Amino acid sequence: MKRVHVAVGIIVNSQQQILLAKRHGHLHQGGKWEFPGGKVEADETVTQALIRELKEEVNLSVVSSSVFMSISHDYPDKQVLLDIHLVQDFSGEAIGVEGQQIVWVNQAQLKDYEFPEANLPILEKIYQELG
Ligand SMILES: Nc1nc2c([nH]c(=O)n2[C@H]2C[C@H](O)[C@@H](COP(=O)(O)OP(=O)(O)OP(=O)(O)O)O2)c(=O)[nH]1
Ligand SMILES: [Mg+2]
Repeated sequence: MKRVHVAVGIIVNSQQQILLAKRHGHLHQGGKWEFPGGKVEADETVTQALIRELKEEVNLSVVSSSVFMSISHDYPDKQVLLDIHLVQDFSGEAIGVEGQQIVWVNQAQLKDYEFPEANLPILEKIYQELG
């Protein structure tokens, strides 16, 4: 099985809230909350994919980002490589462009949301570093 390469953004606003989006029910890991992002295409860098996906999915224009962490995870039905960037420098107003629910949450509220299993190390690192 080919590993799917995904660019993911931990988007943090000036009030230190983090943007979450709900995956549509029919998708892989549907119904769970995610950090916005999507597949890196063949001719793209992770940063280019992140910029494109965040505009397409949540209407935000990334100005700069920094590497947060990478996670390789095997779901029973899919293998993913998540390249996660921290995005604190962006412009625009967040919108669920694809009709998905979005929410800005405080770090303390993250525990109330259900994430894909691959995201557990991300949440641990957020608690350590951004808390
Ligand atoms: N965006 C994102 N994807 C995640 C997270 N955690 C996690 O396991 N994934 C997985 C779910 C999917 O298998 C994959 C993302 O692929 P996707 O289908 O959303 O990709 P995409 O946005 O390019 O969508 P598409 O247009 O190709 O359908 O990564 C996360 O926090 N954010
Ligand atoms: Mg996506």
